[in-house]
Amino acid sequence: MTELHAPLLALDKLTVQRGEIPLCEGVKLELSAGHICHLIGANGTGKTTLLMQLAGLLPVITGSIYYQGLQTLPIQPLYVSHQLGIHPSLTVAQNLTFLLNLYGITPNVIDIDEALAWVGLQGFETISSSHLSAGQTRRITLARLYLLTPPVTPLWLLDEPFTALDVDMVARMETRLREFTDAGGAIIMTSHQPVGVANQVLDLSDYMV
Ligand SMILES: Nc1ncnc2c1ncn2[C@@H]1O[C@H](COP(=O)(O)OP(=O)(O)OP(=O)(O)O)[C@@H](O)[C@H]1O
Repeated sequence: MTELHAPLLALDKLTVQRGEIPLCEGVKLELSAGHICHLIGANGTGKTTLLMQLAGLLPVITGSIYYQGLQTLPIQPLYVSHQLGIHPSLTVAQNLTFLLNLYGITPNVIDIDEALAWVGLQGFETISSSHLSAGQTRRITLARLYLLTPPVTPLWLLDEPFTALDVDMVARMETRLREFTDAGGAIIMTSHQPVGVANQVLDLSDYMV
């Protein structure tokens, strides 16, 4: 059972830590449905480390993470790493299908076509992913955002999602982020550029050890 009125995500005196090394201490945050939190801080502060802790990929040593009021994971957060996770030997459509399968979605051809068109990759479905530019490769990882909704994954953890994207694609992404949070989702994301749609900021520099 989740706590009905609890924020989607809450951090209480969390230590951001990689291995033996604490990077930030006492981190606090409450992120409710409808909010986009811009996670900021200088290079090496621990932004990626925090997102990995939130995704369950690195352990929490001190402090607590609550998801809908619970310290277990009642929801499946989406984690989009800045290390892309695209398999070069698969086609564009196969990579996108794999990324959606991880969230229990089996996309049909129309879903794949629409999602790839949204990121400007129409016509690339059967191309080997090894033949794409850095920005095009990133677009495959972002195409899944077109098909993921709050009932599937209410919390998006996005690590530098705008890197290598052109201005038009950043604008399209920002629209999609707002649609997702308007539908009841919440997002915490890093970016070294301003994020116009963010309505909350967490500055890890305030908590550095
Ligand atoms: N794979 C790793 N193994 C050990 N230490 C690491 C590893 N990756 C990063 N670190 C260290 O952890 C610290 C925090 O790194 P992290 O990537 O979380 O910072 P960041 O705030 O996301 O930085 P950036 O803005 O450069 O992306 C850094 O001091 C870095 O040296």
